Amino acid sequence: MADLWQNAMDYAVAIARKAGEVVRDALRDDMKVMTKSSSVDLVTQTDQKVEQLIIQSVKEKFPTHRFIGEESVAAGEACDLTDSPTWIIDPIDGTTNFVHAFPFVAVSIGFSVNKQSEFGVVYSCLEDKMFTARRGKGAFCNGEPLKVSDQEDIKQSIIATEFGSSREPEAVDKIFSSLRNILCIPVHGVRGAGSAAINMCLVASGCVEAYYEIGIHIWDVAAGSLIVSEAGGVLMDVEGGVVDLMSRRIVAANRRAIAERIVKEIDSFSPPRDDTPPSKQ
Ligand SMILES: O=P([O-])([O-])O[C@@H]1[C@@H](O)[C@H](O)[C@@H](O)[C@H](O)[C@@H]1O
Ligand SMILES: [Mg+2]
Ligand SMILES: [Mg+2]
Repeated sequence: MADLWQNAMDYAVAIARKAGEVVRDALRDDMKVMTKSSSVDLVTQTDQKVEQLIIQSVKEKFPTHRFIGEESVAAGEACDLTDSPTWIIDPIDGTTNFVHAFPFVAVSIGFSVNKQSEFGVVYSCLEDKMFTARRGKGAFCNGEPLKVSDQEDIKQSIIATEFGSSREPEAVDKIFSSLRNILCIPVHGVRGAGSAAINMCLVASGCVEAYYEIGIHIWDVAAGSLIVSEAGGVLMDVEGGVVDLMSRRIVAANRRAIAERIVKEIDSFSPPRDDTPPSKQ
């Protein structure tokens, strides 16, 4: 039987690759850097241009589909995930890296139907690595199958995380408290690519055993979550329950036991959910 969503996934891959070309070209131009939720939460005209490129292209082919885009939400659109076919877009994941030409910048496109992820595409466009996953059909990087690390001992693991873009002292204290707890398990090391989507692809690739972060958004992790799951990994909330992609909290790991061990060390907090109306945030 024909796969209803395979043609949409193929289109997403083509659009992500085209968007990656725009990102690479923009690196050579002078950038107009703006800020959003804090002085270090950066956005550029390229973020906005790439998101519009993706949305307009998809609308031509799938006019009834809906969208959750990072920069559309920043401009005031609601962040509502319904049962409708929905494209969940981070046009540039790693904008701070992009501004500094630090080589981990991704175009991330998730796709959900009936609130279930059907495919995920993360294009690490400076590395030219196309990460893909179709629900039930595995995860791949440039066509090669992905599998999470088989390391069972957290004391022989590398854990990825990010400091995020909040500079609120209370949040920063908890971020550092969690980092200290995890470092002193001890683990072999802590790393951060500067992109949630690429960190999740590093879990799926077996390069790190786990990634956790509080402060991310659904567009950062929608695609990467399916890529991790299809590579044999697990997803969890930072307090150990079922992950909620609107909660702005995530643990992605190669094994449940590793995820549960990390959860024990996280000094958790709850940022305003992505689906909280702007008036109530
Ligand atoms: O803003 P952006 O570059 O698309 O996404 C980034 C995430 O990938 C990262 O994990 C987080 O720590 C940053 O604060 C920022 O949210
Ligand atoms: Mg992002
Ligand atoms: Mg972004």
